Amino acid sequence: MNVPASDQYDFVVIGSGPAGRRAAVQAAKLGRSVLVVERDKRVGGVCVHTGTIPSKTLRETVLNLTGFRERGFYGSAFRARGVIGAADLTERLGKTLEFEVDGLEHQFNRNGVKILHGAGRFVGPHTIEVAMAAGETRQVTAEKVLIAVGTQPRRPDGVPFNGRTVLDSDEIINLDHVPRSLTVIGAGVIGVEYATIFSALDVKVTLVEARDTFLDFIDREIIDELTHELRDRGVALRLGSKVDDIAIEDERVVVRLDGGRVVRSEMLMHCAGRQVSVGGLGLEVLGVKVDNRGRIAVDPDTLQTEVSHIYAAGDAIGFPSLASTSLEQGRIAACHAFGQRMPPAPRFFPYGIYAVPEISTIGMTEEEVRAKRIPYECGIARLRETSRGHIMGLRGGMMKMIFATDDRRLLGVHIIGEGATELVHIGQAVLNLHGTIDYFIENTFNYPTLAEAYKIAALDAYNRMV
Ligand SMILES: Cc1cc2nc3c(=O)[nH]c(=O)nc-3n(C[C@H](O)[C@H](O)[C@H](O)COP(=O)(O)OP(=O)(O)OC[C@H]3O[C@@H](n4cnc5c(N)ncnc54)[C@H](O)[C@@H]3O)c2cc1C
Ligand SMILES: NC(=O)c1ccc[n+]([C@@H]2O[C@H](COP(=O)([O-])OP(=O)(O)OC[C@H]3O[C@@H](n4cnc5c(N)ncnc54)[C@H](O)[C@@H]3O)[C@@H](O)[C@H]2O)c1
Repeated sequence: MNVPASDQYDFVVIGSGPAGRRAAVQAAKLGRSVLVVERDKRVGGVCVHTGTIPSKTLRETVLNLTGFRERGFYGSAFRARGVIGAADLTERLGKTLEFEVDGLEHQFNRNGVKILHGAGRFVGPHTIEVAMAAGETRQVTAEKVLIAVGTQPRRPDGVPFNGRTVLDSDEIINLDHVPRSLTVIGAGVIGVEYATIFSALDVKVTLVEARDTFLDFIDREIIDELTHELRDRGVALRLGSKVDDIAIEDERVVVRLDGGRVVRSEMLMHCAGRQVSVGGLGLEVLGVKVDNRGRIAVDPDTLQTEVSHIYAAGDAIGFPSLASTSLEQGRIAACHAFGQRMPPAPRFFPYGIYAVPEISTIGMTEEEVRAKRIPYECGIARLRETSRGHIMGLRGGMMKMIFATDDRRLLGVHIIGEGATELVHIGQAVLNLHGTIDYFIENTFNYPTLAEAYKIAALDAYNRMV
């Protein structure tokens, strides 16, 4: 088929999530003609419509409407609003999503990035067929292609999903009522975030995890704090519990765990992993290989697949599967595709887990430092020890810093509590600029701030190092 000149592009990006968006705009800034193919009616991807933004908006809404942040001061019975319904939770979400989509469409327009709504599929190494609404198809060609198709929830057979009481993490954001009790299957980042958000809403939550531990990439001392706080709030943690069966009996969801325990609740959210949306992409015609979860293998420096003009980025390539890193990967891919040299990515990037309380971390955990046999010392600060924390009525929250004792380098910063995802960036700057404990000892910090915890934790470590 002859493709008209108007459908021939320098760069076609499949998927408009963080990876696709950043790549498209970057290529357009380099003067290239760019088309974004998006199968959804709206641009933005999982990040905007079902993942990052909705979950973070829900969290903020819950914390505001419940007055959760004030409970440290006024007691655990404090409520900002007596009754909170599903409509209260979704109202803010609608406004946030509209704002995000508008902003993104505007950014594409400003940069001359074209958008075509439909599912993309390779029909040749440089040709993509887009299946649009009403059965119409269109073929476009590209010198370079980026696959940024992201993931979707894994929905195992045997789980009686019904969109009402047994939901996946895409469906939970469109609740028609707030349940009195919720079982969350899978204590990954998604499970922990939603379990703790619903618990802050006074929903009785049971969190079930097949393994004996959870969030293994986080420093264990931080997880111990989280576990303690969750138990204190009445969240039932069922670790080391494999699910034998999930059934709906008398309008209740009944989960039978191996070992004989039974968990009953009004609602269940299943979030035990995600699957890359590679189905129907036609990768087999190109020879691009994927693993059992659909993850595409790429060169980590250039993000090229085995077929050198085809790139992949974001959740489609697996770890770390974050919106933040997907954005950067999109830019790296576009720059490489069009000959723009990029410095190597910094070694460390932060993780933000928007649980209640939030967790953020950068660098090595104490477990990793020990495994590498690096001589080290730790410093701890409790957020309530800072004047700001005291004013805010914080009861929980801590910062842990790890330093190498031989060259005084900062090795890792691990924070749990209010503001953790913002605070971590100070540690990130020092870590990636190869700074030492002296930065924290010598510099003056605003007072009163939570950032003062850096000073306190560094002094704590320093006193033991001297
Ligand atoms: C509940 C949840 C909470 C999260 N919270 C955070 C967080 O707080 N911080 C963080 O950094 N990350 C978070 N993430 C992860 C983050 O959302 C993802 O890492 C990020 O969205 C991945 O971006 P992406 O560009 O790879 O693709 P996605 O955002 O997944 O977008 C892919 C797009 O490709 C489209 N597509 C798929 N196949 C085709 C096709 N054949 N043709 C055309 N279009 C196609 C899809 O419709 C979709 O719009 C969260 C994820 C979830 C699920
Ligand atoms: N704040 C953030 O950055 C953020 C937030 C949410 C999601 N994400 C990203 O989304 C991705 C997906 O997250 P996720 O939590 O769905 O997946 P995950 O794969 O990280 O975690 C799934 C968890 O479910 C457990 N599990 C699997 N099968 C089970 C079963 N039958 N019974 C009980 N437990 C079971 C696994 O052991 C694991 O702990 C992650 O890679 C994460 O990076 C990031």
